[in-house]
Amino acid sequence: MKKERIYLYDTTLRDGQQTPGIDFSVEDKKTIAAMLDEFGVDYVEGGYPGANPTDTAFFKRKQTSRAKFAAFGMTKRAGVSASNDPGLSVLLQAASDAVCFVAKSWDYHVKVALGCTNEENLEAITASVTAARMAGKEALVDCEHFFDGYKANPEYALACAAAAYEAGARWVVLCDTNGGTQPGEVAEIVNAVRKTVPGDRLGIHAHNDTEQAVAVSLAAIDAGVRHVQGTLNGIGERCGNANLVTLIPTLMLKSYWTDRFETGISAEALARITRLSRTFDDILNRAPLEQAAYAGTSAFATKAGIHASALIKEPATYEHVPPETVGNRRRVMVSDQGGKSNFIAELDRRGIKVAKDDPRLDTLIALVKEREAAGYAYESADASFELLARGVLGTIPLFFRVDSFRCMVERRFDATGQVKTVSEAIVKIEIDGELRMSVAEGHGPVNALDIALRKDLGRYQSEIEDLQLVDFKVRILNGGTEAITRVLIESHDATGARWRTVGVSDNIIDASFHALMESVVYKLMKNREMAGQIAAE
Ligand SMILES: CC(=O)SCCNC(=O)CCNC(=O)[C@H](O)C(C)(C)COP(=O)(O)OP(=O)(O)OC[C@H]1O[C@@H](n2cnc3c(N)ncnc32)[C@H](O)[C@@H]1OP(=O)(O)O
Ligand SMILES: CC(=O)C(=O)O
Repeated sequence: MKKERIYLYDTTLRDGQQTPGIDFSVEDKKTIAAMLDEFGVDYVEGGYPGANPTDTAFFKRKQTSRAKFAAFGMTKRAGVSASNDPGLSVLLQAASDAVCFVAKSWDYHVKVALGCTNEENLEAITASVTAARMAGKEALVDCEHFFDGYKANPEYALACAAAAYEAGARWVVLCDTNGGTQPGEVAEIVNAVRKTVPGDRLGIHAHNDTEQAVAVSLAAIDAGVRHVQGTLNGIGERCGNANLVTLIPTLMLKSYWTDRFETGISAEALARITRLSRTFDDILNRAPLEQAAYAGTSAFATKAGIHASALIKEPATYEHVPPETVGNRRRVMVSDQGGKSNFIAELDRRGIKVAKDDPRLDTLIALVKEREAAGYAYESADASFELLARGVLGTIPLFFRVDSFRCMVERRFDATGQVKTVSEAIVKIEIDGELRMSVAEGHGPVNALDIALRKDLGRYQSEIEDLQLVDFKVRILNGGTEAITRVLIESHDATGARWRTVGVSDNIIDASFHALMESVVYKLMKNREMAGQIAAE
């Protein structure tokens, strides 16, 4: 059976730009457009030329070589001809292959938002599409509020879609603008619209206000549309748009879809989608969502011992698709939910071999469970887990011994009477039988301790010059000032490797010092190629 093609339209740079807190520069837009083009989507919508200087500058030249580059804007205003509408003329002059018009298709909006007659709106759709085609552009029409409009006045919503189609729009895109339409309703309405506009000219643009934008998009495809709009990581107005990072793997890996459809994305590109998703979050300067479908770090992770045991025998037992198909990886984690299988898998990944009947394995598991009950979280602190494991297995050298540390925070008044809070720390360590004492000031007590600890490590000093702390998280585990504190530290070095250590104590300084010290020890192990799998960025 010949498969039907689904066309992918990315609106990250337009609807995504409408996300609260997201504001792309021209350079960001260039980078993202190039990433999408290389990935293989059919259309990249770059923004709204004429609406702001960034988008106008971005549309000075075409930004894609493979994908069609689309400019977005509204249909001409009522009461002026297409040739006299300044907004439309900027759109048509933009360096794009296609123009996507947003058109009203709900009579309520025509009356309230546009303040014109239903007929004037239909004329605006026809005239705008005609003008775009005469300018040599492919025309698309995003029928705003189509589903709400259809429910209120089906004849008028259909008349808008028909006006776009009859004027020659390549795609008539049905939009769930307010994001509340249910997948079943969408399927029913798409089936009705197909009597007027054929499915191979219909598209879907869904918002995520009930967390169903992907489900709505798939329901529309099932009912006959062949064009789908969405964004990277689901960004977009309010709760976002259909997430292409979920939608594309679903369309490409699930036989329910692959038996009937194909996209323009290659299997090799699909295997880069996790990287695409995470690189995009880097550009947005935000942490990737761990539980994101397909691309999240938890998407193929298991803590549960029963799952790990079966997963190691045969991955398909607990995975809906192989992680490699989307460029992600399986993670069998160690925690208080794990059994021997989790631990053997994690130790093996770190190059540490231990037999299932080795009594030291039981000791390690018991220690991890006991420590997790006390507040440690080894699944988030890979380096601390490895140090603990090597300690139990007796394969860790004693690089240095901390004799003592002291830390002081003092509020003083300077000569001008200004109040100033200073932090000082003293750390005493023993290396090769020799005691060394370092004193440091810092922005706060942990910073002072960190500087003092790393000030004089004797013969190891040059080895830790490139060690940097990149993240420091404090979590209070059971409330109140007498609470237990968990400190998680992320470190990296010049090789790009990152590792995480944990400290737990009823004293925040003590917990921090423990995590700092383990970070240094891990770095020394890593320099000797003793440390196992470390995430290289
Ligand atoms: C569903 C969506 O996501 S649609 C995309 C929404 N995105 C954006 O709005 C972002 C970019 N927008 C902008 O920068 C500005 O709104 C501009 C430059 C487009 C227009 O700015 P202004 O001319 O100052 O108008 P303003 O934003 O106040 O109001 C929008 C106008 O467009 C009109 N309009 C809205 N949709 C349409 C349409 N489909 N066809 C014709 N006119 C429309 C409205 O009636 C309103 O007209 P009015 O000023 O006569 O009341
Ligand atoms: C066009 C668009 O973004 C919408 O209707 O939601």
